[in-house]
Amino acid sequence: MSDKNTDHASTGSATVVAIDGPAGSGKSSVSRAAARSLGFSYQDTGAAYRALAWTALDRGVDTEDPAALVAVLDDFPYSIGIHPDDYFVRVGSEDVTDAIREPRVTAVVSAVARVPEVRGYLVELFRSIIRSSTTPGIIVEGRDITTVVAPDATVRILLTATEEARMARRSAELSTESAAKTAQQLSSRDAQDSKVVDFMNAADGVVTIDSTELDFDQTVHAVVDLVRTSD
Ligand SMILES: Nc1ncnc2c1ncn2[C@@H]1O[C@H](COP(=O)(O)OP(=O)(O)OP(=O)(O)O)[C@@H](O)[C@H]1O
Ligand SMILES: Nc1ccn([C@@H]2O[C@H](COP(=O)(O)O)[C@@H](O)[C@H]2O)c(=O)n1
Repeated sequence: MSDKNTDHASTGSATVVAIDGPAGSGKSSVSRAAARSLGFSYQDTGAAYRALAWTALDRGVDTEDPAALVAVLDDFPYSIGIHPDDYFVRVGSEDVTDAIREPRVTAVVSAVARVPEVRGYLVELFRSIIRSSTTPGIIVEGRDITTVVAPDATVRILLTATEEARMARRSAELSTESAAKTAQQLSSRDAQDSKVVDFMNAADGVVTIDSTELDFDQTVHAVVDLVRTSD
């Protein structure tokens, strides 16, 4: 039998909690709160795809041109805060924490994320960030964490909720866009992303947490309990 805490060839020896799920399922907010509660670090991997999309737009690069996107990686000084109380995203000295959430970035991020060379580069970057963590554990969330980035993670979770619940939560937090437009964007991003990675179905050994009928705190507790019982 493999030792859960030593069998992590690609990601080091800390406890790794891998969380995947569709847009608006609560991956980042739930992961951050659970990390805080556990004394763990937290890595938002979608931020890197967004930061690369932001960089491409900033440099006038055509986000539909895979070769041009790959060339952006030659000068992509990305950094992210992995402490749950000190979250930031930077490209060089520029703080892009808020800018990467702008609709113009969200609109093109799936095109950036479907380029295989981009994915390969970022997967290695995510693993090196996991290895750099100095806390007893790290929660890593995204779309392919349970299957590609950290398939040997200590705990692997598919965090999901019905599309209706996810749309309602997303609409509630945005005042500048109509609920209908928000819903349409969420659904079309999931459709594009799921052509590249399957984050709608749990892979073998992955535990599904469906938060449709749970409130935020209950969802965080479900994650924390799962991690504590895996010890
Ligand atoms: N169980 C829950 N009950 C109610 N609201 C929730 C729950 N889980 C998350 N939320 C809320 O849903 C919204 C979307 O969550 P969050 O941004 O964490 O999702 P995400 O999966 O990271 O989305 P994306 O992939 O689009 O970045 C947030 O406002 C969050 O507070
Ligand atoms: N592991 C991941 C994480 C994200 N993506 C792509 O990035 C986009 C933004 O992610 P958010 O979690 O910030 O919404 C997402 O739509 C995917 O295109 C990915 O491919 N793999």
